Amino acid sequence: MRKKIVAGNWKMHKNAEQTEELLSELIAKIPAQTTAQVIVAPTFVNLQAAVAKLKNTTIGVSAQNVHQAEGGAFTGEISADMLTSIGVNTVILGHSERRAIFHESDALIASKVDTALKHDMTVIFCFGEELKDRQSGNHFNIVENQLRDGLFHISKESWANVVLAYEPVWAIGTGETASPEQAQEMHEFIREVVRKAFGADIADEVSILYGGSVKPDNAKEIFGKPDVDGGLIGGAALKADDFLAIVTAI
Ligand SMILES: O=C(CO)COP(=O)(O)O
Repeated sequence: MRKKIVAGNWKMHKNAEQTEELLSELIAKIPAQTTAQVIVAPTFVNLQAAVAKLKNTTIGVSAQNVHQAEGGAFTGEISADMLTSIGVNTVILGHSERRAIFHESDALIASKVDTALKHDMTVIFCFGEELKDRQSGNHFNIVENQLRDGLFHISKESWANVVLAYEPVWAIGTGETASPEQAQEMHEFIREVVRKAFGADIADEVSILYGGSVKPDNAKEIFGKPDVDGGLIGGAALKADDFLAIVTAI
């Protein structure tokens, strides 16, 4: 049975005090049992506090990025060893903001994937087409290429540590979400691409999250689709009530 997952990508939001407040509210209000595995990804400087605060809860912690090198003269960067040494064993890679704003190529993302997996981290691998790709009918090609070029070099065994997150760029932070039918169509396609390359066992087991303007009022419909295994949530993850409404919509 593949896992249901709802992850909150906090991006560059929440200082130390605000992180503490949001985590306290999540801990206080999260149901004792949730169908979904719940993960939050605060910014680097607040990860250690988040790990400490969420110890003995069901909420996991993810980083939003990692550097591909083991260490060295890379001013401003964070290594996989640094993350795992503070108890962070999950990382978001390939996010469209990293691709577009920080010019991360498929090749760079592929090497970050390798480093994270080498350190036994779980990778939440993000990908998705831009509006122009969808308008030109090229969205399936783009998505397949991002998967092949950024991820498909990994071994079969590594898939146990991979979660896919389809995030159409045109739906991120825009308030415009893919329709549940568009999400399902793409998720089904993604699973087929994985099946062709790695076999049915892996394709059936891998969780495929949808991201892009998921809100309390549209989560249930999107999560109701058979190939949508949860969500990667941006803006709505910054308020405990909204995030938990999404968590319980699964
Ligand atoms: O980028 C996202 C999650 O990684 C989605 O962001 P929004 O939910 O704000 O559209």
